[in-house]
Amino acid sequence: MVVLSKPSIKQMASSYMRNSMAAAGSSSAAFFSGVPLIDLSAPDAKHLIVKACEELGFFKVVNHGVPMEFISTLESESTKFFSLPLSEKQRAGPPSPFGYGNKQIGRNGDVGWVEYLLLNTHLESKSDGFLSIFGQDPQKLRSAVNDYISAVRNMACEILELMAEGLKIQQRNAFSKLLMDEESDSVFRVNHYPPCPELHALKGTNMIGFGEHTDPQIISVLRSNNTSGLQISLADGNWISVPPDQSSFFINVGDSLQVMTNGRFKSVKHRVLTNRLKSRVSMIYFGGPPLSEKIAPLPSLMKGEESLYKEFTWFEYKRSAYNSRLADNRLVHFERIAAS
Ligand SMILES: C=C1C[C@]23C[C@@]1(O)CC[C@H]2[C@@]12CC[C@H](O)[C@@](C)(C(=O)O1)[C@H]2[C@@H]3C(=O)O
Ligand SMILES: O=C(O)CCC(=O)C(=O)O
Ligand SMILES: [Fe+2]
Repeated sequence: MVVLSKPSIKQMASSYMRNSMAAAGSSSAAFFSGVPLIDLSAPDAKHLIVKACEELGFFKVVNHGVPMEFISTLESESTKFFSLPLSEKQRAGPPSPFGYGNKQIGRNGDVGWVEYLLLNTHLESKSDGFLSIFGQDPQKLRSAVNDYISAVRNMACEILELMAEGLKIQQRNAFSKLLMDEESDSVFRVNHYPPCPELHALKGTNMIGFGEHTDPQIISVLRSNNTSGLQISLADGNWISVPPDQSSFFINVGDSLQVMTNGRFKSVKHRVLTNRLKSRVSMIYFGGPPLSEKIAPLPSLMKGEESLYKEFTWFEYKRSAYNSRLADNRLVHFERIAAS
């Protein structure tokens, strides 16, 4: 078992309380059987995707075409990395913005029972620091990440194109072209949540692995091992537990897609609770636009309505997002006040 060093369990528990990060006694949330299931090869996939994005902002995908071999190689290479002594992992950190992080999430005081790798998706570029992050022998992890990201990006683009079709947008690649752009500001993250029986015993409840938030980008593609922990928030504010499924992917609508659809699609609030006994490993591709891209509702989706949002670029949104706390509503600063 990988033991996360310092601070101690007790310090963590009180830090969680200070940061209001204890899981509000919701460890009993039952598994939700209502996660929309999309078979990407089915003829009605586009309509089901649109429905899921409108109702929940979240769905599960099967028949996704990502080779299982890419998934398992990346999982085992990541597990190897997280099994290294902390001092070695820390040579790849802190994430500024890319690299290894431990418990601290972002720069604004959020903590979770998690260690992670945050990576640039442009692995070919010299500036991503991959070599400096991983020292002398980054090759296997690097090529596992490369293979995985390109397959997952293709799947994300297929989903975005089905979405565009389902929304009857003329330009089928209206969303996907942003992820395919050479300048696309996409991010990749591998999270490792060690089991923590002591914390559970101490607090009598699940603790927060990754606090509640929405993802700022367009679309997030999440895959985890078979350990539970992911929860999503329903429109009524209730948290529901998503049954893990290691051979499928889970898709989140991000804030930018909510804006591009003028609020028709919902950016889903989610979080991860710790598991008492098992490690959770998740890999998430966050598909984002180029920094200079204007994020605004697509004209064909407006049908005479006003935009709910002020104009902004992804650079402006990202700068504001990275100055916020995890649980903040980041879009609120960009909402247009309706004229009365
Ligand atoms: C607290 C933070 C971590 C985060 C940047 C932020 O200031 C607010 C958004 C967070 C988030 C959530 C989704 C992704 O995991 C992430 C990489 C992102 O783009 O926005 C994280 C950021 C992070 O961990 O740096
Ligand atoms: O680890 C997970 O399952 C989800 C993590 C997450 O939401 C994130 O990294 O943004
Ligand atoms: Fe997230």
